[in-house]
Amino acid sequence: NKMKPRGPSPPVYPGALPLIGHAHQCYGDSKQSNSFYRPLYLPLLNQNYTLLQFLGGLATNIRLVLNLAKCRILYTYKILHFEVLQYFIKICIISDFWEILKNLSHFSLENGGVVEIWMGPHIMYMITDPDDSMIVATKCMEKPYFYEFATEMFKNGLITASSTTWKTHRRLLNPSFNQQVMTSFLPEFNTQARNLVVSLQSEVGKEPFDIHQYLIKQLLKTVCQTSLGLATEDKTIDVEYANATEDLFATLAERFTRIYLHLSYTYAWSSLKTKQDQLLKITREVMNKIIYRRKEELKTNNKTQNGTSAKDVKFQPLLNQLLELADTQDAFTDDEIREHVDTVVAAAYDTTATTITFVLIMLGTYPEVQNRVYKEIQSVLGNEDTDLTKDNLPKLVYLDAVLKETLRLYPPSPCVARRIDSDVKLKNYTLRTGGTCILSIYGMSRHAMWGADADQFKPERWLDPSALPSNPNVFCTFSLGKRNCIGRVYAMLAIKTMLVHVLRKYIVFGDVNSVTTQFTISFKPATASQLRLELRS
Ligand code: HEM
Repeated sequence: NKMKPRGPSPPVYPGALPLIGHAHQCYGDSKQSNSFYRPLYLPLLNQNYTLLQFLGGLATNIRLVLNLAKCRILYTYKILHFEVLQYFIKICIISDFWEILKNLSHFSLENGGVVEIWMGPHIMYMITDPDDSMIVATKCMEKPYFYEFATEMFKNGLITASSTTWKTHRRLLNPSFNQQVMTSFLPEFNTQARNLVVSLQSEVGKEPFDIHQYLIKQLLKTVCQTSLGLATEDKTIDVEYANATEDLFATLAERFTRIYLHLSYTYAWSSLKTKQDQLLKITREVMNKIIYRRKEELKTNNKTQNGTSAKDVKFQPLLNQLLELADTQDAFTDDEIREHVDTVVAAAYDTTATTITFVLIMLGTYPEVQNRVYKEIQSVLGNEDTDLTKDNLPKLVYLDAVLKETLRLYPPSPCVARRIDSDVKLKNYTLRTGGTCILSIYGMSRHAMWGADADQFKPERWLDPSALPSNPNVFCTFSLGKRNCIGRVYAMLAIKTMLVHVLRKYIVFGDVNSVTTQFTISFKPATASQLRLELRS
């Protein structure tokens, strides 16, 4: 009876092999749990596992392997469909994670919006139904084990914090990201956008080049500036910090794709961990220095009216706001302040840089859309090289539509995940405790609710609200529920400001069909030369 499959024979999805043992539809609201599939592999991934438990886990795993072997003989039951050895060898390196993720998202879309994936004995759910996604995003506040790879970097930062810490800290941080604070960043966004225009000058009239690298550098500077509020001449955040931050992202991505490094034991002995420690030392030293100096400045009241040491800064940087909260409400320790700033910097610069890259690629591909955006900018801001202000922002309606359409088709975080700590009842299924749930933002962006042209780039769809899907959860680029993106307003303002300045000065040429994409820990273009630039006459 133990070998009895749940529901009718599940259709095997070949695209998911060999990483995924088996992906199939969820059948009905069955809570029946098959003891044969207890998640034996999962405890091994738990970072808090002791050596004894690890050995115990190994023993159980051996039992599992034997069971799997038995299972192959009983193939007619169609319980499991992968070669045991192949599984253990091939999953060690995920070669094309993005392809797997896309395939599974489409599989989910075609099969009712909720599918089960058995990674060995561990159950993962891929959800593309917007209502079910919202239920999970609201009920499950804990992140699954792979977020812990970033814990060393961000600890109590919002992305990796446990739900208890997250609740308190998010409440304290929310006001620092409100519309008023964000619009006070606009002059800084304009300054940084002008710097970007100048740095791009050297590419004008040349062969296609890697604009994404320019944007990464510029957005990192912008985010550091608004988070830390350094004076223009201050060089504390320099190339070394920027490179170390980028390299830290790369180490995260590498660990993610090498499954044998998911185990804290193997990772602790790896050269990747040594590299990560060295990089963390660099970024921590830089950040600690800034925090210490700012604390001293605030203490001795050696500050300007706006509370920063930088004479030319007209906004209240995040760091000052956090120090104030620590001072007045005893809200954070120094380490927590650094973890929040590090998290915000990391969450902000890569996502915004990638979005601008894709908007420019789309505009390069569709010259008529680019012309329309340019005309709108001219009509709103005039021919002068003026700053973008909070008053003319709402008038850039078409630019807003282009941006949203790009975010829909190229979401910088194509999926988010949650740990299922207790059974979750969805519209038609129940997700079982112990599993991991992946909410596919990529999948929901291509849901049938968007219409038959869901795959196409059509900014116009955003101009007619009645033509948009009636379910607002289906546009979830910034995630869903309470643990959604805190920097949404920041992102929209920064991106629009950069685009306005770049498009006023340059015409971009590109072809989205020649650009491939990749996703490890972040989503980005895989093609190195994405665009060509010409000066606007
Ligand atoms: C186009 C740009 C952006 C996109 C698409 C985006 C998307 C997302 C998504 C999908 C999440 C949920 C992550 C998860 O649950 O694993 C998230 C969280 C977060 N984002 Fe963004 N983001 C963007 C820009 C920004 C910016 C500019 C900032 C900061 C200024 C920021 C700060 C954060 C933070 C701190 C979190 C964690 C929130 C929490 O758990 O309470 N993001 N973002």
